Amino acid sequence: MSGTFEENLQQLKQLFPDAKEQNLLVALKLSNGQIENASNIYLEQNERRNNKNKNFTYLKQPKLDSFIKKKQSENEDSEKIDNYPSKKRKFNELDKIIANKQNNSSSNKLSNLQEVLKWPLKPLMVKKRIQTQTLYLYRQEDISARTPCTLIDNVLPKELANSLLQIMLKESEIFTRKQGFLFGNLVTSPHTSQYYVSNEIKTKSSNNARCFPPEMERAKTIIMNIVNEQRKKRKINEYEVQGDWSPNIAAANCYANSKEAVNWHSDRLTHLGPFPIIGSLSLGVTRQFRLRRFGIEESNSTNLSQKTSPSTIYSIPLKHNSLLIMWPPCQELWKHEVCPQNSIDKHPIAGFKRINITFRQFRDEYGSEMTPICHHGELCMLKPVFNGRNVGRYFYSCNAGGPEGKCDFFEWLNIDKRKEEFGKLRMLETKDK
Ligand SMILES: O=C(O)CCC(=O)C(=O)O
Ligand SMILES: [Fe+2]
Repeated sequence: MSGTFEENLQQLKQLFPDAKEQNLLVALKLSNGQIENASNIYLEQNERRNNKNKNFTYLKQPKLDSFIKKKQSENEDSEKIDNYPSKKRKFNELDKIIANKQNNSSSNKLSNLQEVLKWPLKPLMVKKRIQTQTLYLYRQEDISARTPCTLIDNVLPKELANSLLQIMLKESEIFTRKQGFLFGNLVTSPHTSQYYVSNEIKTKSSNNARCFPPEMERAKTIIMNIVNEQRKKRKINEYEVQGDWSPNIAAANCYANSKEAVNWHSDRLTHLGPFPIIGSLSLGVTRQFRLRRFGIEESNSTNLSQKTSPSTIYSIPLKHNSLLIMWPPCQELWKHEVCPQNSIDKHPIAGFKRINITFRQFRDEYGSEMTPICHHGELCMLKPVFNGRNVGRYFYSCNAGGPEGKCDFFEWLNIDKRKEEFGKLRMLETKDK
């Protein structure tokens, strides 16, 4: 894993030679000494420092991925104008990181930013430079028009929102940080979280899930009714939940201060199945929720590069007692994050904390008994195909990577066959009773 704090600081300094040491120090502290996260935080904060005077819409200096790509294109320029060897070696390694990311995304042996400093030799060319812009969306109609989301303010009765916030602040004392592998490093989530299950599925759930407190149950019913009412006006895909959407699990997150965050991701589909609906309730401090399109809609798209380019980031301020409904295909074609911020307004009950509760429907058809197991005995993850000719399909692969860090398990999801198999299993179970 990574070196000491001091070593990591030195590496960051080499990576950002023009940065003020104080800024790098802060970024490293906020990321608990993780270089990868510290680089992201530094870039994010630097961008904000640079954009201090610009409002609403501005061209964004993108985060880590784009930073690497920018370095790449600078490299191409620099090759024309100067041949300064150390600079070149550094850029070549940045190329390697991009290539590793593209070729080897399932392996946990990916390069990491520390390897930037080891100066390997082989150059690889990546041509395209993607510029991103951030568009702040405040009005509900703009959010619905530009993103696969609906925002509803003041969704719960005021007293219920406040008492649920108070209960969750108390609950958050036992929330934990998730850990996982990123670029071969063990990373810890920059916020705390906890899973909850409604009473009806408590028996099927894992031991560490907690039951919905009564206020969460009340909030769930209100949110469920709103979503189902809205859903009547929408086209329902044949593979999403049929009939009413009925959330039975919730992931609760706590962001203790302005720097706690969640990085770009889409929510796991393994137990939700294709085209999930996610109802995301915000309580406490207002934070920016950002969305970015990654995938393309149809497999026969003519201009892939243009459609896949994640060029616009939509930023939505999520206020206390607001509901953001993420409609399909938000988890298939988009990613979202809650970014660290320089300043936030204190909330009268929560102080600088934000609580988020995402209500989801666990579908029995996608329960553990229906989920393939990889060659190493791990439960596989269900993932959508983002682009290429198989866009719109889903597959299972191993997330853990197996004992050697490599597992090549792969299985397409056949949704119709799954329905059939699940129907048969249910019939057998009722016969046995
Ligand atoms: O805090 C939020 O608004 C988003 C949380 C989230 O994306 C998640 O729990 O998957
Ligand atoms: Fe999420």
